[in-house]
Amino acid sequence: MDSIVVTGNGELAGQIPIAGAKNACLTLMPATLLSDEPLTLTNAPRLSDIRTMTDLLESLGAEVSRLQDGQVLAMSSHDLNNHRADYDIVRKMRASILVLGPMLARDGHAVVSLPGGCAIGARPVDLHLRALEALGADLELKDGYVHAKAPTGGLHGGRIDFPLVSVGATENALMAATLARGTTIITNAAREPEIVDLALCLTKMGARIEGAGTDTITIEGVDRLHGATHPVVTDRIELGTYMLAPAICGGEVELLGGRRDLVGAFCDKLDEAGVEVRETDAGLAVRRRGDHVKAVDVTTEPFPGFPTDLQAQMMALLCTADGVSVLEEKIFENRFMHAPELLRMGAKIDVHGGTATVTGVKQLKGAPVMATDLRASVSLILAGLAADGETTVSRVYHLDRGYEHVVRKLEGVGAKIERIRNK
Ligand SMILES: CC(=O)N[C@H]1[C@@H](OP(=O)(O)OP(=O)(O)OC[C@H]2O[C@@H](n3ccc(=O)[nH]c3=O)[C@H](O)[C@@H]2O)O[C@H](CO)[C@@H](O)[C@@H]1O
Ligand SMILES: C=C(OP(=O)(O)O)C(=O)O
Repeated sequence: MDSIVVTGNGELAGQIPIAGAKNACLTLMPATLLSDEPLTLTNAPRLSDIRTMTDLLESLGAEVSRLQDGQVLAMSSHDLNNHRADYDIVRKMRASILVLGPMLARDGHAVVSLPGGCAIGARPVDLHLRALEALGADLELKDGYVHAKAPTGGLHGGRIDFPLVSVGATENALMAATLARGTTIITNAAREPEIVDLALCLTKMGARIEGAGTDTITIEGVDRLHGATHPVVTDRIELGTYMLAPAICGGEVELLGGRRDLVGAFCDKLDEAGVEVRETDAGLAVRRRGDHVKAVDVTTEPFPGFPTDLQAQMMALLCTADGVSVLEEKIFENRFMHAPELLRMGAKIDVHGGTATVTGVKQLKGAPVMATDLRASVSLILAGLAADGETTVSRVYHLDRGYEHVVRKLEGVGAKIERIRNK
């Protein structure tokens, strides 16, 4: 298994280009299943999760080609010859459940493996299933699979009142409702930029959607959707991650393609901690105001709140802040696995349930550490950039799910970082 070696190398300077969003691309790709005409996505990130979604779509009979060095995905679901998403692929990535709504809406039947739990929490899919039931789907759980059928004549519009905000369930419901007969109203919908991006793409395909980006989305079902070309929105989590690099090391880095509206709550916390974020013609420029950041308290929330997907990286920053910070993780029940690894680097962190108390130290020290999930991995790289000596992060396959060219991007701003390829 490959590892990444990072050596603290002082201040950073330069530019980092930000890719298209993994989490938007993972919901835009299944949208191809809603139409028998081609869907083309530009600005697609080159990540192992996108490969997994490609494998899944191809296993269903869709054609997926990568053009222009993988940045363009041309997809066609003209001949879907299989409506069964197998455990072997679904278990690799939870977003696989997003093929359920589209297949069911278009062809009236689908069998999709349940994804199971993962390192950051149990992550059930009950809300996805309840939403599809509200549109008339008949669902049966058998042998670890969801067996779904639409009534004769297809899904019908309905009212979906989510008891808690779920990004994935909102996406599945939104896609399914585009082809349901009549009106669907989704309340307590997720408001993430990835939902807005999905709605934009579906609208280009002929869907009738109002309210995406607010907590109430209304969809008028149409008979069919057609092809479209759509650019994937900027990855706000990759953006936030690299914004933390100059915050933790000093110097100034410009994030090309960065948009403040994608990371508003995160920018507010950086400002409170003493990190300046400036809008430029090409994106966002970030620099730390003093030699150290100040401690701040952070609570993760659905958008527009502070994202859970930036909590681990923010913790890495706060490990060297002046004072005591309290981080509350409100989205996932087990998302502090980076804390014991940061302790190995000399950090002071106490975790009690969903709360981590971080007492800043003057200097982190390099150490061998292990990545346990995607965002935990990158938090260890950030900590390594600021540490004294060498940090070796093992199990970096987690990182490949969500960060393209991480070594090249960080080297480009002066970091000392190397990938060791183990056979
Ligand atoms: C591919 C993708 O886009 N992943 C993102 C998506 O995950 P994902 O869509 O899986 O996350 P959700 O928003 O659904 O999860 C939010 C909370 O709801 C719970 N829940 C969810 C569905 C359900 O049926 N029942 C239920 O109880 C989850 O366990 C979690 O505690 O949003 C998360 C929250 O911003 C991000 O961390 C992930 O990076
Ligand atoms: C948790 C994440 O992804 P997923 O939902 O695909 O596990 C993430 O992107 O941080």
